[in-house]
Amino acid sequence: MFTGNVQEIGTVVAVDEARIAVSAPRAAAGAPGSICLNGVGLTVLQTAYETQLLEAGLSAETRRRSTLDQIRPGTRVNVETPLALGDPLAGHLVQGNVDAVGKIVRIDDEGVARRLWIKPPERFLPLVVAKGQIAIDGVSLTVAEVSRDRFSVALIPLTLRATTLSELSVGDRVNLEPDLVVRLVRRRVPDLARSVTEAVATLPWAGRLSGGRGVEQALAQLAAGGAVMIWDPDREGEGDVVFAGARLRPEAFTFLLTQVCGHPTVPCAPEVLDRLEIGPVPGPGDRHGTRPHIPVDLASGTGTGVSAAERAATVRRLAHPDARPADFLRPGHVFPLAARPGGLAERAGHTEATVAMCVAAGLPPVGVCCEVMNPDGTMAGAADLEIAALRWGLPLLDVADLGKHL
Ligand SMILES: O=C(CO)[C@H](O)[C@H](O)COP(=O)(O)O
Repeated sequence: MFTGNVQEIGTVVAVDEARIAVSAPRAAAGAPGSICLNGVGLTVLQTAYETQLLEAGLSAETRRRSTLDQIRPGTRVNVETPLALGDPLAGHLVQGNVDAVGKIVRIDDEGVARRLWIKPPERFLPLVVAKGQIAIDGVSLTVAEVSRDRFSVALIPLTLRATTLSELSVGDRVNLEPDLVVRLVRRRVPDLARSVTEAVATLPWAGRLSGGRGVEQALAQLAAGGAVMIWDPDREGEGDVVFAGARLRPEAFTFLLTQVCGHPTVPCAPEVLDRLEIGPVPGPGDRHGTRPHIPVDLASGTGTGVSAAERAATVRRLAHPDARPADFLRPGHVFPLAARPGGLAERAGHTEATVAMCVAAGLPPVGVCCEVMNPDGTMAGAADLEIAALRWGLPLLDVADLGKHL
């Protein structure tokens, strides 16, 4: 038994069908027993204090079920010797049995920390619990977030320094072992997670939707003046609440400002902005290629243009086919964004998703999108979005699904 507390980083010096030799001074100073290399528990055949080498047995089964199938001399590995009774459980109970190999699909630098997004095989995902434990390449970590097909873990500087996880790149494979308790509970009550998922899926309009049917439901919601949540896991890692501009009510704008809490903007088809003579904001633009245009207010308004009623009226006018350039004051308080002419096929942004959904719902190509922000000021991740979608009664779709079905 191990605990996912890496004691040293070893280097593979030789490997063949049946054995692996690793240079690991600390572990090689001990007696033969067992060893955990990158999360794989192996039997130690011999240790040599003088050469600082340890040799462990390797079976075809182990190689097939873990990343040890591609291990080469020179590969650096996380090394942990087994726990003895009374040792501190510095991480969690790790058996050294790899359940699945996952793939790194995204890495976010978060100041001194780093977030890894890992896509495991589908069968493994029910064993991953947000705020539960997981061993990744033998390192005990807390699961930060779980979404439909992936999960994330946050690596603090100490973990980055003491393990090989700092060396991972997008596309690399990692050994995964779920928390022992979760594994046992899920085996005894196999239908618990499934029944919750199935119950949520029976709600016709709220929570995660997918496929052509999901997109249809979202469009119906939009056409009726309701909102849809769009999750963009791969680009911004943020989710936006979207309304159709032509159907926007003042209460909807109040909801965006007081509940959704991000920065409400107004995605428009480029020809709308050309027709209304609303030009781009000068400058190189933001780091995601969003195209902000000069903010506007309704010229016929009487207030500052900031109230929810005034901003909603400005958006509805932007969406009106009879609107003219003189209908708007520049600069104002409503922020138009230009969608790419090629739509989602050209750029999978919330801007293009909003415009594409408005058009598919049979409405003018102008909408509102606003990022979902948590009450503590951080941006909502996948797990936060799923909860918010259920609480607010909104469909939640991936931008990739829209790209496929619109
Ligand atoms: O308003 C924004 C930035 O200012 C938002 O990020 C909004 O989601 C639209 O941007 P994108 O098309 O890049 O997703």
